[in-house]
Amino acid sequence: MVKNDTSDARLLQLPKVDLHVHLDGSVKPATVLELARRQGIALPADTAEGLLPYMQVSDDCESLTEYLSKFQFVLRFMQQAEAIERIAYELVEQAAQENVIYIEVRFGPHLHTQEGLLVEQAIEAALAGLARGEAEFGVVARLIVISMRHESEVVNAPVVAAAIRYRDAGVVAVDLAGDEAGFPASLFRGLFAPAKAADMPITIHAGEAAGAANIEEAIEHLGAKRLGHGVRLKEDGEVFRIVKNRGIPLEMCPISNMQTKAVSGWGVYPLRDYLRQGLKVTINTDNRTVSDSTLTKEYALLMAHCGLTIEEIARTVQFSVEAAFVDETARAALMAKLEQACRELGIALQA
Ligand SMILES: O=c1[nH]cnc2c1ncn2[C@@H]1O[C@H](CO)[C@@H](O)[C@H]1O
Ligand SMILES: [Zn+2]
Repeated sequence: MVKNDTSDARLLQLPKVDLHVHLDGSVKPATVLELARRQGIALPADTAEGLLPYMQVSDDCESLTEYLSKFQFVLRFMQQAEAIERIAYELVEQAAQENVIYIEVRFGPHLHTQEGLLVEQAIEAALAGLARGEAEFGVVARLIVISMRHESEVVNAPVVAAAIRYRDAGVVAVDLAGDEAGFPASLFRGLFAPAKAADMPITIHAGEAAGAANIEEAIEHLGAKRLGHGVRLKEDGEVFRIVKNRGIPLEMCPISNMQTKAVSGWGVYPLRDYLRQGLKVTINTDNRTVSDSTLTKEYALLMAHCGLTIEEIARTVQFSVEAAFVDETARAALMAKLEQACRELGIALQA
C-alpha cells in the first residue's frame, strides 16, 4: 500500500460519517471471548487473535454468500439484550476512535430472537447501547432495522412494523440485506409498502451481488431513498441516469466490495468514476470485523488504488451528511463540524 504520511495524518483527523455498518459484522473478538465465558458457550480458540478466522473473511472469499456465512458464528453470542447493548456501545466506541461524528448502525432484529428475545427487545437493546455510546463518546448514533432476503414475509412484516413504531426512539430507516443473487428486490414490494406509507426512509442493498435491475426495482417499487453499495450501477445507462437525476446517494463499501467480488479488483472499482460523473457517493465500512475495515483504511486504500484526493474524500463525507437520515437541525450541526475541521486541516470543501 502506498502511504503518504501527511495525508494519512489528516485522514485520521477528518470528521467521518458511517452510514452503512452492520452491528453483527462489527463485533470485537475480545468481546466474543468474554460473552462466551459468561454465556457458557465453548469456543474454537481461546484468544481474540485465534477467533479472527471465524469472524473475518480472508482474501480468497469468492462471493457474497461465502462472506455472509461468517455471520453465523457471531450471532450465537448476540441472543441476549445485554450482549446486543454492549456490542452496539462498543461499535460507537470504535467509531469514535477514528473521529466518526455520525453513525447509522444497522441490524436484523429477527436474527437475535433464536433464544426467545422479542424483535422489540432486540431493537430496544441496540438503541440503548447506541444511546450510551452517544452520551459517552459524542458520536450521534442512530439505528437502521433490516429485513433479511431469505426470511418469509411472515417474519419480515412484523420487523418493518416494529421499525416504524420505534421511529421516534432512534430507528431512522429500514433496509433489506442478505443474499441478493438468490432473492431479487421485486419479491419485497409488499414488505416495504407500510414503510413507504408511513414516510419512513428506506435504503436497500442493491447492485452488489446482482445487476442494475435490482437498483431500478429498489428505487421505483420499494421506495429506496438511498442504495446499499450500488456497485453494479454502471451496467445500465438508463438506471444510471435515474440514480443521477434523482440524486440518490450510494452507500459504497470498498473493502467489502472487493471481498464479495462485487468487482474483480481495485483497478475496475467504479467509485471514482461515479463521483466524477456527479453521483452522490458515500464511503462506509459495511462490517468492521468481517471486512477488517475502518473508514480511515477505506479512505487510504481509495487514495492509493483509485487516485482519490483528500478533497474528494471530504466531498464524500459532505454527501454522507447530506444523505443522513436526520432532521435539518442535526444535519446543520454535523455539516458545521465537518466544515470547521476541514478549514483547520486545510482541506478545501465544495460550497
Ligand atoms: O454487504 C452485505 N450485503 C448483504 N447482506 C449483508 C452484508 N453485510 C452483512 N449482511 C447481512 O446483514 C445481516 C444483518 O446485519 C448480517 O447477519 C448479514 O447476513
Ligand atoms: Zn451491508
